[in-house]
Amino acid sequence: MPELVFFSGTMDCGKSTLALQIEHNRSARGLQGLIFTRDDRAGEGKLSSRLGLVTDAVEVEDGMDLYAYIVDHLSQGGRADYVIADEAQFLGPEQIDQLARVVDDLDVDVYAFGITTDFRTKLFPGSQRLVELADRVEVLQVEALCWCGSRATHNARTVGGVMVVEGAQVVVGDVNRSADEIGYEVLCRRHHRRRMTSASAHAAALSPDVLPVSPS
Ligand SMILES: Nc1ncnc2c1ncn2[C@@H]1O[C@H](COP(=O)(O)OP(=O)(O)O)[C@@H](O)[C@H]1O
Ligand SMILES: Cc1cn([C@H]2C[C@H](O)[C@@H](COP(=O)(O)O)O2)c(=O)[nH]c1=O
Repeated sequence: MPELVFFSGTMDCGKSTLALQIEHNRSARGLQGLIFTRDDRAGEGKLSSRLGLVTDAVEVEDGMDLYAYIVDHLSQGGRADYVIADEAQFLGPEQIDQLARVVDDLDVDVYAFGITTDFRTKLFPGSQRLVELADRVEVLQVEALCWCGSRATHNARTVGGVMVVEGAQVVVGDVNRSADEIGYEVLCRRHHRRRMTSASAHAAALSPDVLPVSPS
């Protein structure tokens, strides 16, 4: 039975790499997929992984009907043996419904990849709809780690190196950015709640609890 599968996790846990591996393995066996993405860091119409791999993809726009796009593609003689949708958190809920319809009405597997929650720990609308509709939600096996060594489960946004909890839900960006840029860091829940990034933990470790007593 064809499935709608949501591969979900934090930033930097290998989602795009897995999407590229699924694409590679299927195309190596003569299958042809349709790849969608939205707002990949590598630019419009690209699906990229931090391991350096990149492939062309269809850039999803607001209001684009993914079901109609695929039906149109098929009716023009194109093939869609499977569908990959990366950065699926940025898709609208109605676009996730369209992907579910692709599975049910066209008998095509759809593999969606995305982060579940934003920097405020709130579900992205697209991810929420995927959790509601997917046949399976798969958590990636490669653990992204918090600076403390625990499994990272949440995404923090940093501005000027400081964790923020207010701002627009969507700001395209990356982990390991310099302190003057808007960036992201993956954290365990404990340290996300305490707003402790690696930089603030490092600063706290350096600041002595007791002021040194100068010799009189
Ligand atoms: N230099 C590197 N050497 C080995 N693995 C790396 C390197 N850089 C990134 N990675 C791996 O790539 C993962 C990020 O992959 P990516 O597909 O870009 O993540 P996501 O799409 O989930 O944000 C990291 O968790 C790490 O395992
Ligand atoms: C937490 C969070 C992330 N984003 C953006 C930042 C990146 O451009 C993508 C995630 O990409 P990845 O391949 O999973 O690393 O999402 C955002 O816009 N808002 C957020 O709250």
